[in-house]
Amino acid sequence: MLVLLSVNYHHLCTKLSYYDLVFVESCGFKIALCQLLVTADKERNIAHARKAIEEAAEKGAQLVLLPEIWNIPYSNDYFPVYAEDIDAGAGASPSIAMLSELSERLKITIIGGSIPERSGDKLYNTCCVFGADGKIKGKHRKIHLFDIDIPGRMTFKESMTFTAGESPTIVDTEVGRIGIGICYDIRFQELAAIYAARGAHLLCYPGAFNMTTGPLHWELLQRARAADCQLYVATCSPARVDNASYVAWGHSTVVGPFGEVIATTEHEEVIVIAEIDYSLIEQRRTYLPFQKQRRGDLYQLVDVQRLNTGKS
Ligand SMILES: NC(=O)CCC(=O)C(=O)O
Repeated sequence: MLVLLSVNYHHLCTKLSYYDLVFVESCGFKIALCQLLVTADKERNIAHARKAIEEAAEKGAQLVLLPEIWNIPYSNDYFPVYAEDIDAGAGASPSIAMLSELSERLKITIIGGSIPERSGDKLYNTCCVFGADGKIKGKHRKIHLFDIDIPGRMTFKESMTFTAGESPTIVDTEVGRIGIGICYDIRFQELAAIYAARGAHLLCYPGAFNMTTGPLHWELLQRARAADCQLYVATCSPARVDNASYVAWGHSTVVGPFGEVIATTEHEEVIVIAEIDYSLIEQRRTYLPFQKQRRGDLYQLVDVQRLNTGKS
């Protein structure tokens, strides 16, 4: 598999103080985006993802991100057939068992893309975050389901099959505080803003944009979320399969806290590796302190989950 390496230096930094950022000992690390080719053979896809993650770890990645729906093709016909019961343990969920085993053995953090999850009589599009001890640290069920109908161009209705998740997911990991969204979730800037307000360093979006919206919106949205929130954004798509019923745009990307593309790719299968340096977040916020200039007297962001749990 081809490996791309971006050219940014990482280093240790002291304290991130601004905008409610948590202190992390090491601000610099390598992230790998595994833009996987997905087939109709689930067993093969799991074995294939395993190899890619091992390869990424060999190249020094401490954080590995997988695509949205990487274990089967992205299709309403497949979701119910291959959904896994994540909470029922390793035997019921071979995809989760593999990710847990690898994160523990390789001592890396894995954002496990997403897989169709069965829970009772409901199906969710779900991303699990694994700590370097192999444990699930967070589980994000896609909050905004992708329903699109552009006549003659693009029609897809995730809501035919999936139920929407009910909460934002922000996770403290060995490589910083990470806010999770799945694909279409990236269109909702309020979610990103809430993660930023809760001190996220990085937003990760496993995603599978398509050939209609991808060229116009994929990079634009990533750069917008990064520039709005002055933090890192990473996305990971499946590789493109031209004769699939849903053709993915590809172009997995890492964007820095000034809205700059740090590493990206085209649509083939590849592992993109980039350096992330969290000290740049503070630097960008110092240079351009617009977060301090918000007009709370005119508009405000309400974090409903925090409001309901009584956290400040
Ligand atoms: N899988 C998705 O959520 C796709 C979202 C997408 O393509 C969009 O345009 O939004």
